[in-house]
Amino acid sequence: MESKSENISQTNKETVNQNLEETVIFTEVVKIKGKGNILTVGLAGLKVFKKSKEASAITFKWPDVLCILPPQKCSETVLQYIHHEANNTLLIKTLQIQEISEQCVHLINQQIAASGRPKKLFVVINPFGGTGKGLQIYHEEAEPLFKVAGIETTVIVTERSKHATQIGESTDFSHYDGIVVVGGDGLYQELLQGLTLQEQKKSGINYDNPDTDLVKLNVPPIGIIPAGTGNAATKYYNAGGFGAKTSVLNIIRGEQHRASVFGVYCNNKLFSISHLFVAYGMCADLIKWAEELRWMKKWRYLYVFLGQFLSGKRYFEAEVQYRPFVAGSGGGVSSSLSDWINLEPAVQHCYSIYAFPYEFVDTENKKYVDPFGQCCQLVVSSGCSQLSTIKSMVAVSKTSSPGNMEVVNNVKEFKVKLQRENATNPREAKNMELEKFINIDGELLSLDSKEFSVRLQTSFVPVFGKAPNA
Ligand SMILES: Nc1ncnc2c1ncn2[C@@H]1O[C@H](COP(=O)(O)OP(=O)(O)OP(=O)(O)O)[C@@H](O)[C@H]1O
Repeated sequence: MESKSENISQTNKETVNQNLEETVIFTEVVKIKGKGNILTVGLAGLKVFKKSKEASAITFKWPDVLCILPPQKCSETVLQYIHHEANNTLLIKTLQIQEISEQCVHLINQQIAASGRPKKLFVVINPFGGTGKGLQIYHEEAEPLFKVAGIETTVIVTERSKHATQIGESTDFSHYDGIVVVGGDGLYQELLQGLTLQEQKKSGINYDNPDTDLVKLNVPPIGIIPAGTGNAATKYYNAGGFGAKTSVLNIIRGEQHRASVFGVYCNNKLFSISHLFVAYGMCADLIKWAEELRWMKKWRYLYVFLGQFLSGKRYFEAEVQYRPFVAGSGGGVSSSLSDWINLEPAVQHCYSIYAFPYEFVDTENKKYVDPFGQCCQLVVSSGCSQLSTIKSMVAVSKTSSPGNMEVVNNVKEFKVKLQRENATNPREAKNMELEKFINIDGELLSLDSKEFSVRLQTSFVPVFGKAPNA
């Protein structure tokens, strides 16, 4: 396992020197680089400092202490800890300690075990996601760290498309402390779909009713180890920190949050769950076209992007309505239909509609995307360029504000009602055919009605990760 050795005097104090308001349960003098240091074991973490220099102590909160390894070749005990980079990428670093007592090591191990890290994980691997390296990524990046952290695993490798949905719907996860997905956004979506169905069926509610909230998932937290093509969710859940190691370390740290998702409804049925985005119009056309050109492999995306600009916009007419999030309502909305607000003009002549199930926080001091928020943003493009729409979607993680397009903030729910009934010429007939398709988390699905609604389900699914504003 790769880790970086650290001299205590060189340790980046900004990241490890955290204020530990704590009760000390054990203190002893140890040696670091041959020099005497005081080591204290507390309820909140571990602290090391030179005598009479406690103010400049370095501290490690228990979730960030990976393990303490007994002396091997060089009579030094090795403390492995998780280092947080400024961009929330996580790394492993080590501190070598001499003359530490067995009692102290035992206490450290006890505190690590009680730190809230998962003990048993259920792992689902897609061997064909992205460049087909799911198994390799798991065996090289995750398995050794889970072992060192004392975590047991049950591993399932998917055998076919939608296998993850079946696993999510039929597995009893109550004996696990976490579910790990090794794949991309598609695999995570499939698992989520299955888990949602299992929980709603158990609860007995009419989960097809678009006017009620779904029952929030009472399942162990989910961690995503990126092994797909897009891997966007893992970046949002880990506060921008990216890479397999960061995901694995966030799973081991055990910090949990509840993420929002969309319930997408069509024809009075729960049509799909979406954890990343719902896009209608141009972004569905792009995916449809790319699917037809699979033989071009990755070049199809470049071809489709360029082709889209050259062929111009495909407009559609739709009535768009939304209900705003009302603070203090527990994240819900009134069941009365009177509070739907029409987006003006009443019939939109537009070419793209999209929304992410995330809150866009934009205050004087901070600007970030929060997947654990209470509302979302709805974007409708009509007068602006296609490039502006694509740029605004791609730049979501950078929280750039979409330029010259209709943006509605603070949205809890929206619905789109297509207006065109008949085609008057072959071009319109072709366009009407395309009006069936919707892009949900990068997958193209076919709607079976001219109307669909999208409801934000807040605090819906527990996930391992980090708060974006921490
Ligand atoms: N064993 C399998 N054989 C064939 N297809 C599979 C198998 N396991 C999963 N799949 C399919 O692979 C698809 C893509 O999975 P995944 O999301 O992991 O990777 P990706 O599409 O490359 O990444 P992203 O979704 O982030 O762009 C899913 O839709 C899933 O149905």
